[in-house]
Amino acid sequence: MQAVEGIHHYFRRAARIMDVGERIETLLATPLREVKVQVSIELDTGEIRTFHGYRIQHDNSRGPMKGGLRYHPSITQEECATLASLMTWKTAVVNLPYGGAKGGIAVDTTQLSMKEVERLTRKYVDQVQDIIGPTRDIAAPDVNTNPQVMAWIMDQYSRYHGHSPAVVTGKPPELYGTRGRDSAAGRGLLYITREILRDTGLPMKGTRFAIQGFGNVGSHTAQLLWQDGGVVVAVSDVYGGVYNPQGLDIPGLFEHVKRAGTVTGFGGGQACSHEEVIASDCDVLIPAALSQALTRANAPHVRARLVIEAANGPTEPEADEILEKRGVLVVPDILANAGGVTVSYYEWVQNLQHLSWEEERVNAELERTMKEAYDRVAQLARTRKVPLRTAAYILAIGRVGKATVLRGI
Ligand SMILES: NC(=O)c1ccc[n+]([C@@H]2O[C@H](COP(=O)([O-])OP(=O)(O)OC[C@H]3O[C@@H](n4cnc5c(N)ncnc54)[C@H](O)[C@@H]3O)[C@@H](O)[C@H]2O)c1
Repeated sequence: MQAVEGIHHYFRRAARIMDVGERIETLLATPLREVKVQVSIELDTGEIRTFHGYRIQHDNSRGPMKGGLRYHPSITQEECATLASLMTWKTAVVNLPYGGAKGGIAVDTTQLSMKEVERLTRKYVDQVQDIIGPTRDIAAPDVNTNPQVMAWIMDQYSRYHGHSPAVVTGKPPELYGTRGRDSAAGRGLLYITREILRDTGLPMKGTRFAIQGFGNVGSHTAQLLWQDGGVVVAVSDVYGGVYNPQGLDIPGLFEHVKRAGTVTGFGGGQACSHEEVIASDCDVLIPAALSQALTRANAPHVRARLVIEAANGPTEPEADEILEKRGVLVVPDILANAGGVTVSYYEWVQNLQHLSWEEERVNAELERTMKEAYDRVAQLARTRKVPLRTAAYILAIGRVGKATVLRGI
């Protein structure tokens, strides 16, 4: 099953437990607006190339829509639509006054110069500027887009609508970006991890973590857990993994990655494969790389008691079922990695108020938001006797459904 089908599956399962009825289920599953645009640019060679761009706005009942913009050759309208719905549920779980959106351009940016990526971005904004905006739809970095791309979006949008930093988040710190954005997803995950460990009776000190992926989310997560007393026994990136049952020296690993560009070859542990990281002897497994990392084939080999989903859609529904039957607790992506969008929201709030918060304030607000969301989800899981994932979807669907009905259909 594709990751995008997984999201629909989890949504439908929760909607049916809630008994929302077929009509409301269809209403909530259907995007509000799907826009496909042609983005034509002149390459540095003078040749004209045309790319397809998308912006899918899923739901705005709770506020302006929020979601990433990704540049990837295999992106499709359907994939954007499903990921837009994931943003609706995620922002609702952490109770942000947002709906969900997602967009992208089908392009291989490794084949373009920086100037060409800039032209592409500006042209895309020309095509969607009338449907996005600080009170409509706010984009953010995603796969292969970054703070520089966000700066171009802000600049191009502002040419039409006047100075508008709040039209995108994830901007460079020098241009209305917020403090604390880089580590936000990892830090949010840390706060959730503290809560779930407390509920399962595991102390942070000495708990063994295995982390798949050592990019933005994986590396910050490793560092923060290690600083909190956790023992990181295994990590991996696209090139392979490294394992040390006594715990990896995380500052040493960071030094190594800075030099070598990968976790592989690190002297403080033994080399291991991707699958060995998934099946490693640990208490908590954190998939922080790709969707569909946990499949029906490898789920039976997971030895962790807890899986905390840092990546979006890392667990196939079949794997989810296997883990549940085996008593492995899964903390779902829409709760566990919501720290990223939460701090994006703080950036938007600061932009609208022309303020700049200190990092301590960002982190304190994030901790409060993540804890509150965890408490609500855990409480629902207990009272409804459902897994945390279903509870998170029930919470989100309830909030979105209520807002939809109150506003009037
Ligand atoms: N960055 C955020 O704020 C944020 C927020 C919420 C969710 N997420 C999700 O978290 C995941 C990771 O995002 P990121 O920003 O850290 O991306 P990234 O590109 O910075 O890092 C991805 C990491 O995964 C590794 N990787 C790729 N293929 C792998 C494989 N087969 N096995 C092991 N490792 C592999 C890469 O080497 C890299 O270390 C994505 O699913 C993303 O959607 C990110």
